[in-house]
Amino acid sequence: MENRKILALSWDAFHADTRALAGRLANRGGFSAIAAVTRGGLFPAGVIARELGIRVVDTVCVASYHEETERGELAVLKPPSPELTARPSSEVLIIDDLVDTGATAKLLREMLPQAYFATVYAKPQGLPLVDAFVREVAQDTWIYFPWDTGLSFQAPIAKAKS
Ligand SMILES: O=P(O)(O)OC[C@H]1O[C@H](OP(=O)(O)OP(=O)(O)O)[C@H](O)[C@@H]1O
Ligand code: HPA
Ligand SMILES: [Mg+2]
Repeated sequence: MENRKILALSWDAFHADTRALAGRLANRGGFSAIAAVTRGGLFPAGVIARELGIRVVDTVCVASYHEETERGELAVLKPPSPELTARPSSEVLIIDDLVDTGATAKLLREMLPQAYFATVYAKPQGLPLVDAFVREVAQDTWIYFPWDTGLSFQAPIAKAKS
């Protein structure tokens, strides 16, 4: 954790990356509904729904309980709705912001085994669990998403080092 690098994303960068993902998903085609994985997946899901002209957007609500030093159990607070599970699974697109260890993706795969799983960002450990992503990020890098951050003063690098 000590040497963890940081990737801080602006709204513009996130929007451009999400649009690039939407372009790939448009090439595949055939999706009629989205399952957004809360909460991070809500942000790219809105952009992708807009780009692909999809109006059926469901949520799968997942919470992970953070211990002091590491992440704890994952809990499903709301499973996919019947309107979603009634569809042919090849038409269902699961969207999350990121796959990291793959724990969340594995849980989603168990719930919707045949659905297409896409994330905007992917770290190597979780990468085999997704069908599509746009940007690979190193495992030792922590991504700061724009909805979790704000503008703040940054000390000059030389001063921060002293
Ligand atoms: O591959 P993993 O190791 O499971 O990590 C990826 C998950 O972690 C984050 O969600 P988080 O549980 O932090 O909650 P949030 O979406 O509500 O921010 C992110 O949005 C992914 O869903
Ligand atoms: O790199 C990350 N950034 C934000 N949330 C996360 N949840 C797992 N990995 C990450
Ligand atoms: Mg999440």
